[in-house]
Amino acid sequence: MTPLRLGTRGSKLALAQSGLVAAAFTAATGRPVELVEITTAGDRSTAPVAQLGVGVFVSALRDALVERRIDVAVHSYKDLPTAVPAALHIAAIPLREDPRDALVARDGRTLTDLPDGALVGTGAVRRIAQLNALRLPLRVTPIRGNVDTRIRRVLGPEADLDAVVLARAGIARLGRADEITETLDPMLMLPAPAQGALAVECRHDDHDLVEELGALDDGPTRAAVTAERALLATLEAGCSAPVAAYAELAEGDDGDEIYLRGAVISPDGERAIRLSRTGTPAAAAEIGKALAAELLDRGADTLFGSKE
Ligand SMILES: NCc1[nH]cc(CCC(=O)O)c1CC(=O)O
Repeated sequence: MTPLRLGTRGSKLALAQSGLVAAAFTAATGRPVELVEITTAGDRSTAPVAQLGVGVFVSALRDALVERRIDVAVHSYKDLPTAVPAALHIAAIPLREDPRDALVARDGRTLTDLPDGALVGTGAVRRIAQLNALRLPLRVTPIRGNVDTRIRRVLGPEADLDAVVLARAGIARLGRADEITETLDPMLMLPAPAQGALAVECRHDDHDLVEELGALDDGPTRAAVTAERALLATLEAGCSAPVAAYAELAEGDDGDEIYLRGAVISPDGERAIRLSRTGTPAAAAEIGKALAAELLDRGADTLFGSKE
């Protein structure tokens, strides 16, 4: 059987994620998978991600798909721009990891027992804004780099930070979950839309593959991600805006129910709009759109700052 060519970024996290998808695909179909490493503009640059713009980690993989150098690409879903190119299709959204953010702090500390003036590093405006909104006596500083680099700044021999905040999923996929000192409650730190989820993408007209990849799809994850991403798309906020969204599925009296929370926070943490909405998984996209419309009604667009 000809192996499936699976395109991946070369970072440790991307390789871990692609390896998971490759193993699941071979288990489901019996077909072998060949990993094809693709270098993206985002990997080559050291500029802050917010300056690089939308989808910088994604476009090289998508080009490779369209040019048929690979058959399938695995992305961190939260890094995808909200528009999917017409030629491509997200054929599977596998069961997601814990979507919450996590703290890695020295001396096993949690957010509330860090000392006054502690220096906390994090990369995303969404996290900076929510940390500032907590009104803790912390100094929040922007950082970048891969997961290992960020953790080294707290636990390494030349540590210069007291703590970092990262996606729990990324730390867990690198096998370092035991270094997390606090998994942050979404009441304190609402995750990014689709955090912890993977997008498995192929060409739209590759009908047999679309069908095969369907075996990797997880229905509840797809419903949650659909609601969160519909919220983001409706806000048209750009990938570096301080927008958070988290959908949880629970069993209600009349079947499953989605509970979607959304928040938009000014980067200084001074102003925040937080709202929630419930509905059925079948209406996931409508729930996201409706919650975004409510956020906009309350002035969410005045908190974004400049659009990307
Ligand atoms: N923006 C970078 C990025 N993209 C996906 C993850 C982690 C895994 C995930 O959220 O699925 C990370 C690192 C982080 O935010 O800490």
